Amino acid sequence: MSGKTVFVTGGAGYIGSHSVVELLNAGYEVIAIDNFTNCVGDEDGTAPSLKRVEKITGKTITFYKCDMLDGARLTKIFKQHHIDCVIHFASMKAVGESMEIPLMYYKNNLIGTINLLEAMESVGCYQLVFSSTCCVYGDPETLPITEDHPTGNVTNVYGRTKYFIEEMLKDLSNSNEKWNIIALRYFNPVGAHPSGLIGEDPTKEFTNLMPYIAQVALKKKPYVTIFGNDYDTVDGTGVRDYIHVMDLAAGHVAALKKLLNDHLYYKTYNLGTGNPVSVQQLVNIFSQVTGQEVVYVVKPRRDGDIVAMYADGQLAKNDLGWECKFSLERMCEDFWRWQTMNPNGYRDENQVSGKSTTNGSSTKNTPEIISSNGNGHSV
Ligand SMILES: O=c1ccn([C@@H]2O[C@H](COP(=O)(O)OP(=O)(O)O[C@H]3O[C@H](CO)[C@H](O)[C@H](O)[C@H]3O)[C@@H](O)[C@H]2O)c(=O)[nH]1
Repeated sequence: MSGKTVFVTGGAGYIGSHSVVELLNAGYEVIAIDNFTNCVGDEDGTAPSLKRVEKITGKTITFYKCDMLDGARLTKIFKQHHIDCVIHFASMKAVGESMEIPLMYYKNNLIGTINLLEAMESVGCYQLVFSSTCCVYGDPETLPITEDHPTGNVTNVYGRTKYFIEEMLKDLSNSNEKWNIIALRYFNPVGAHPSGLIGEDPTKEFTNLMPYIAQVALKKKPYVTIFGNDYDTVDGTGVRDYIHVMDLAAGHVAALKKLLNDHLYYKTYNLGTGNPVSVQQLVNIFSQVTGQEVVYVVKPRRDGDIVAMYADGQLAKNDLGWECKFSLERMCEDFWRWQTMNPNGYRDENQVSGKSTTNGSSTKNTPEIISSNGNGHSV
C-alpha cells in the first residue's frame, strides 16, 4: 500500500474517474476536484461518478467542487491537506469548440494550470503527472509516433493549449530542479470500467466516434457519419489508436510510481496501443461485439482531421513497465455495458448507493438494455 496522497484535478471526468479507481486500488489516498464543465455534478456539489467509484472500490474520496481559475481557493485546499503528488486532468477538451471560443480555452487551460502550479509551489509539492494529448504532434511526419517526433505544429486550439502547457512545464523544470514532471500524451481513450458503473458521459453534444456509434446502436441517433472514405488508409477511412480507458488509468498509476521512485525533471510518454484502427473497422467491430445494428453514412472529410495517428508505445513500456491489456473488442464490450446500463449517463435516477463523497448523497439508476441482432451497414 502506497499511503501517499494524490491530488486529482478533473477527478470526476471520464479519464479522471477511471484513474481514481486505479489509484484507490493501488493504495493511494485521493483528494479530487472538478468544476463539472465536462461532467455531471449533483446540485449539492457532489460528483455522481465519484460516488460510483467509491461503490466500486469500497474506499472514500475527499472531493471539492472547485474551479481552477479560483487560484486562492486552490491554494487554500493545498494548505489544508498534505499532498504528495498531483495528477492534472482538468481542461476544456472539445476540438471543434476550441476553434470557436479560443480565449475561453486559453484562459481555462493555461491559467488553470498556472494556478495549480502556484498552489503546488506554495506547499512545496513538486511531483506532477500532466494529461497531454497526441494532438501536440500535429499531422504526423512518421508513423508510429515516437515521443521525439516534433511537436508544436498543432492543428487546433485545444491541442495548442496542451502544447503550450507542455512547454511551460519544461521551462519550470529547467528553472528549479525540484520539479519532477511526466506529461502523458494520450491517443484515443474509449471503453469504460468493466462494472458498467462509470463511463464517458459528455455534458455537450457527442462528437467522438465511439460514443457516437453507441448512440446509434442505442437508436438515439439515426446513423454514424463516416467523415471521408477516400484517405490513403487500409479502407479509405481515418485511422486512430484507440486505448481502453482502464489501460490509460493504469498508465497514470505507473507514471506516478515512476515519479515517486526516480527524479526525471521533465519527461513525456505516449499512452497508446500502437494498433492502427480505421473508422470503418471500429464501426464493424462495435456492431459484431454488441450484436447491434450500426447504421452509417459516408460523407465528405471533416475539416482539420488528421488521416492517421498511432503510437509507438515502447518508451512507456520500457520506462514505466506498463503496457495495454485490453483488446479493441473489450473496449467496445465495456463501453456498451456502460451505455446500456446508463442510457442517460449519470443523469438517470441512480441505483447506486454507497459511501458518499464529502457532502455526497446516494443516487439511483435505471438500467435499460436494448437488443437487436443487426450488424453494421450503410444507408
Ligand atoms: O462521427 C464521427 C466522429 C469521428 N469520426 C472519425 O473518427 C476518427 C476519430 O475521431 P474522434 O472525433 O473520435 O477523435 P479525434 O481523433 O478527432 O480527436 C480525439 O483524439 C485526439 C487525439 O487523437 C484528442 O484527444 C481529441 O481531444 C479527441 O477528441 C476520425 O478519423 C474522425 O474523422 C467519424 O468518422 N465520424
